[in-house]
Parts: sequence; structure tokens; C-alpha cells
Amino acid sequence: MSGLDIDNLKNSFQNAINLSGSPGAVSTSPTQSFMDTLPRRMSTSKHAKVLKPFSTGDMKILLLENVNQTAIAIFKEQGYQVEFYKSSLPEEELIKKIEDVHAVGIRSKTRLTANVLKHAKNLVVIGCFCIGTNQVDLDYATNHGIAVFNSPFSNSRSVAELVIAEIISLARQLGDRSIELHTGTWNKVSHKCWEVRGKTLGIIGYGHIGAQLSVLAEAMGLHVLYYDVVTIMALGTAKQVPTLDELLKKSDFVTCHVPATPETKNMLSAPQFAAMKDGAYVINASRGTVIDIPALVQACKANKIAGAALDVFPHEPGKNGAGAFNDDLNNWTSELVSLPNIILTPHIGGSTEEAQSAIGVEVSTALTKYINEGNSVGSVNFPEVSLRSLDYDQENTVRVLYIHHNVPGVLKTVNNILSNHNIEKQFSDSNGDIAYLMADISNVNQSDIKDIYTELNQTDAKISIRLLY
Ligand SMILES: NC(=O)C1=CN([C@@H]2O[C@H](COP(=O)(O)OP(=O)(O)OC[C@H]3O[C@@H](n4cnc5c(N)ncnc54)[C@H](O)[C@@H]3O)[C@@H](O)[C@H]2O)C=CC1
Ligand SMILES: O=C(O)CCC(=O)C(=O)O
Repeated sequence: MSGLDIDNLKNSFQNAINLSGSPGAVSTSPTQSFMDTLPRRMSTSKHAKVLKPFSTGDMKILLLENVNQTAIAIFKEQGYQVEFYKSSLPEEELIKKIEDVHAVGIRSKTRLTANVLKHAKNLVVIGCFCIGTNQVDLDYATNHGIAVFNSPFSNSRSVAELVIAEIISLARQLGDRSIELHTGTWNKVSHKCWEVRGKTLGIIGYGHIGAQLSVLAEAMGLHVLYYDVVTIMALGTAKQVPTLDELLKKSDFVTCHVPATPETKNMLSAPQFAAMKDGAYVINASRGTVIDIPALVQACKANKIAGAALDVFPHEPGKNGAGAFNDDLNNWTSELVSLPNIILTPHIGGSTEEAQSAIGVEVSTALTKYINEGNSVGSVNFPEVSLRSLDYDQENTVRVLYIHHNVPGVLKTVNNILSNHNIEKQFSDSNGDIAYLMADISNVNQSDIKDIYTELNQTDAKISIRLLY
């Protein structure tokens, strides 16, 4: 609650007590019950006290990029104020909107750079309603005590299914036949159209999506090879190969499922296309930085590569609309779209009803648990900390959430500040340069709360503090 006006604490305290809602407010989704089995086995059988950060009506959530309605329902059920936009926002508008919100929910388009985040004075948590978190400056968020959550696998199956469709579509030139017939041309051909049975699929990155795809591909009679920087157990009869080069040389289809990192930038470029089989196909539904598209264009023109399916691009439009995908966005666009057997999709790998509603529930639940309880389990940048609930009938208790620089002596300082009260329980963990302490303390009255906040606020190691009642 950094930036919380101390003078409002008393009111907030009273409001919070008055606002205690149903203990089951966010406990009905499968994700919630799954999460509950992990760190909360110690939960007492008594009613859990519902903690609130402060008056929940003051809690402002900014949701961009058409985040699923399930998320809006969960946030509204908490009494939070929700501002919702279907698209991402231009940077200047985003900076204005983010200034006073406590939580922001985005998908893959919104860039939460240091320049944007430095304006977010009240921001406590960011929800990426997707897998990738490369659009967020995680270092900045971490160093400023902003927790980041994502949905690590709720859309994996959707991506894998899209790639299966693309493998067959490329092998049968379906995109071109369909475009031709849409414009009246009947072109019944079998030249260079293939079955996929018996061909080899090379998967780069054998994580959630790569592994799921491996199982589906084998069911269609493809042989699967994969390359990954870590050794991963093969599913079915798939085989891990030790080098990218070996995968490229042996595969008929090469598909990328790696995160956007400096190491994966232009991972497939001219030398890699040259190493591939003549007439191989390339698929990318990971991130636009992973493939050097001008090099791909050249490889297609030279008939080295027989076709490609691209779902992601170095620059993508911020909103839907005709004419948005053009040479101003990426200067190779018109050359790419003029090539045969190129399937282009607008970053829809994870865009299914199933995936989006599951992500909506999962991420909004994680955000709510972090806002209301301080539970950081599942965060991508914070140490994972959670405490069992306070009992419903426990009065005069406060939960202290103290995010701090990971330096020696902090726990001693903090526990000195808390030592006049009964520390019911506490948990602390670190992750690199930051650490997170949660403590439930009892026998505190309103003026104690003010003192505790003031004293913690003056500690050198503090990054941010929240107090939940
Ligand atoms: N098109 C779309 O709509 C979607 C795209 N994605 C993208 O797909 C990516 C992969 O997703 P998941 O499979 O869930 O991720 P994951 O984290 O489960 O798996 C990624 C795998 O890549 C490997 N890897 C990392 N760097 C590598 C390198 N330099 N060389 C080889 N392997 C490397 C990792 O070891 C890991 O096994 C995400 O990071 C995201 O960017 C995810 C969902 C939807
Ligand atoms: O659905 C989206 O907006 C993004 C999907 C994606 O790329 C991801 O989950 O990383």
C-alpha cells in the first residue's frame, strides 16, 4: 500500500471491517481449489476471516485487450472498480490511465515499460492474461514491489491444436486453395501436396506447448524430434536431439515454441533456413522476434522453404481493423503476403473460448488473492509466499506485507518493530534481490497500526508495505 495516506488509515480500517464479505467469494473456480490444495493444507476448520486491503470500493482495476468477462465478474464480485478496454492503449493514454490504478490486466500487446510503470503510483499487481510476460519490464516491476502474475498453461492446448491444423494446411497448400476459390479460381492440384503421416516434426522448445503438440502430432503418425536448452523427458516416442542443427537437418516441419529472450532472437535466420531440408515448412506461434522474417522471405523465394505459418510478428497492431497489418508496421509485409503457401494469423494461438475463460478465472483469482490476502503463489517475479487464513473471529489482527531489498539484517529490524505485539505466524522468502515477508500480528489497535506502518516505512530496506485487516 505504498503511497497510502496515513490519515486515511483509520477510515480504511473501519471500512475494511464493515466490508468483510462472504468467505467463499473467490473460492468456486477449479483453479482456486487447485491453488488451495498447495500452500494452505494448514487451514483451520474454523471460518476464515476475509481480509481486505482497504475499502474495496477504492480498489481500481484497469483491464485492457478484451480480457475475458469471467475476470470482470470476479473483480466486480469483490466490489472493485473495473475500467475495461477492448484494445491496448497508445502509450500516452496508457500512462494517464495507469496513474492511479492498483492493478492492471493485459494480454500480449500492451508494453508495460519502465517509462509507463514509473507513472503508476498505486500499482500493486500486474496480471498478464496470457503465458508470455516479455511485454512487461519485470526488473522494474520487481524492484518497485509490483507483483506480476500470468497464466502458465491455460491456452497451451489451443496453441498446439492451431499448429496441428497448420501442419496439415501447409502440407496441402490449403490457404492458397481457399483464397483461390474465394476469388472464383478452381485449381485442383496434387503437385507438392503431401500427407503428414511418416514425416518428421521438429519442435524447438519442449515446454507446455511443445510437449502437448508432440502428443497430438504422434497420434497423426508424425515422427517427433525436439530441441530444448534443458533435458526434458520425451513423451511417446519423441526424441530429444542435442543441437538445433540436427533438428533442422532432419525435420520436414520446424515449429518454434520458445519464449522471447535475447537467446531466441532470430533463432531461425538465413544459416538455419539453409541448414533445413529442401522443401521444409516453418511454423512460428511463439513470439515475433524468434524468426528473422526477411530471411524467411528469401528462403521461400529460393524455394528452399515450401511454406510457413506465422501467428506472431515483431510488430503487431494494437487493435483489430482493416489495413492494420501493413508495411508501416513491418517493412516486409507486402513482400511476405505475396508469397505462395504462407498462412498468416493475427496472434490467435491462444484465442479460444475455452482458453480465454479459463485464463480470465485463473489470473483474476490470483490477483484477488494477492490483493486481499498477500498470497504471491504463482507470481512470475516474486518469492512465493502465503499464510493460512486468520480465523473469522480473530479481532484486532493485522496482516503485514513487507516487500524489501534482500539484504542482511532486515528480519531483525522488522521483528523489532513488530515485537510489542503477538506475532501469530510469519513467513518470508527471497528471490534474487527482493524478499517478501508476511506476518499476522494480534493485539493491535488502530493507533498501533499507524505506528507500525510509520516505522516499517522508515526502514532502509523497504520497497513497499501493505497492511491488511
Ligand atoms: N501464439 C500465441 O497466442 C501464444 C504464444 N505463446 C508463446 O509460446 C511460448 C512458449 O510457451 P510454453 O510452451 O507455454 O512455454 P514453456 O516455458 O512451457 O516452454 C518453453 C520451452 O522453451 C525452452 N527454451 C527456452 N529458451 C530456449 C532456447 N534458447 N533454445 C531452446 N529451447 C529453449 C524452455 O527450456 C522450455 O522448455 C511462450 O513463451 C509465448 O511466448 C504462448 C501462448 C499463446
Ligand atoms: O492471447 C493473447 O493475447 C496472447 C497469447 C500469448 O501470446 C501468450 O499467452 O503468451
